[in-house]
Amino acid sequence: MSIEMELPSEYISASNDLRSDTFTTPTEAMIKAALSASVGDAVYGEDVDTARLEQTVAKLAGKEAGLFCVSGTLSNQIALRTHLYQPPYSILCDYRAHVYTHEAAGLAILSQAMVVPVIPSNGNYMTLEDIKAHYVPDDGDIHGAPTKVLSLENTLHGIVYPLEELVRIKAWCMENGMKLHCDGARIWNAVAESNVPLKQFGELFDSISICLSKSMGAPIGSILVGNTKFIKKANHLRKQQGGGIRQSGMIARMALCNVDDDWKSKLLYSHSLAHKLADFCKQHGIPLESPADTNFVFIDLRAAKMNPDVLVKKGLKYNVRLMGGRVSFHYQVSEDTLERVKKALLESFEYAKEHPFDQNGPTQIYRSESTEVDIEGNAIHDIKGYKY
Ligand SMILES: Cc1ncc(COP(=O)(O)O)c(C=O)c1O
Ligand SMILES: C[C@H](O)[C@H](N)C(=O)O
Repeated sequence: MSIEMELPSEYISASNDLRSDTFTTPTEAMIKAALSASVGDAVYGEDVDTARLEQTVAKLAGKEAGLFCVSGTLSNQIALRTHLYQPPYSILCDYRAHVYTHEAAGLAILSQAMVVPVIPSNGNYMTLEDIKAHYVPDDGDIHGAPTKVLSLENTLHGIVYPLEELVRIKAWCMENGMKLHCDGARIWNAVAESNVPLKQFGELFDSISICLSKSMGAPIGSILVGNTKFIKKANHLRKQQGGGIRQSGMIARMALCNVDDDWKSKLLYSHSLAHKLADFCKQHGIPLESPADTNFVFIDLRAAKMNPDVLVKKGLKYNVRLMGGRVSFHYQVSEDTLERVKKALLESFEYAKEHPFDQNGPTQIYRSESTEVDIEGNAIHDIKGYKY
């Protein structure tokens, strides 16, 4: 049975999709590369292209081994579980961390871990002082769940974590028997923007989840990197959680296309678009939640009293797809889309002056564009049905 999908063009190209850098579409080169991929069973370690991808990324990160995971969530969850031994224990992270806010309580359920979410005192990233003020020491106090792993993100909310702060944190972790994991969903963006080699970040972390399916443009996958013993155990937990993949050579080859490509230029192009939008916001007094170091511009909807649903609909008016206050750029976004999202943003900002919106409850930076109600309060179930 063939299903004819009559999708409007905007659903096929990612050139106007600013909801996330996960929306890039595979290129013809990737699809052609998949046609000549190896076809071994990767659960038995018999797929050449999968092994090549794992080793290539591990080497770039200066780590002994890598493990191909179908998602960043799986990669993060098995990494953190692998670092943990005897409960009760806790994991300390930023209050916005994906492992805490967007992995469906995996740490509590899969790792039986308590999470200590920290609001950074500088508003942008945790410093060693923030960590010391919130971690739970393993001092025999039977009331606590000692902190055994710090999970940092780089980039975090689009911010490049300062290397010197990471060095301070790493030294303290080593002195205090703490493991250090990096959610590197956008570590390639951090490398491109800071010119710090991936290997230099890699030296600081016991494990890194390195996504290929975000700004790097692969359709699927992340590589978890660490030492050989760690990856061996992580592989065991990956299988337990249903992450064992059979003939993964095709998707590995698609990912390798991007790792072997001039990815820095692609990422820096997306950062240039974000920087231009951040400058535009500054010119027009539109507040941002955090510095636009890389490919994300986080509009401070609460401060601007902007309704995210109005912003989504104004986006559609200018044929730009948004989810909420985070404007995400990737290498397939056109310069023309940047000009159109500026119009949508400015109109939403002006609209808010006449119709201030008080965001009650948590600010949702990742929102489905087809949820909730439209300006007139009517339920929205079909993005094409938007009235704006
Ligand atoms: C910071 C961060 N970490 C992890 C993930 C999880 O990746 P995935 O969606 O592949 O599970 C995401 C999602 O894009 C993310 O933004
Ligand atoms: C939040 C969502 O899971 C995805 N990580 C994204 O950044 O779009």
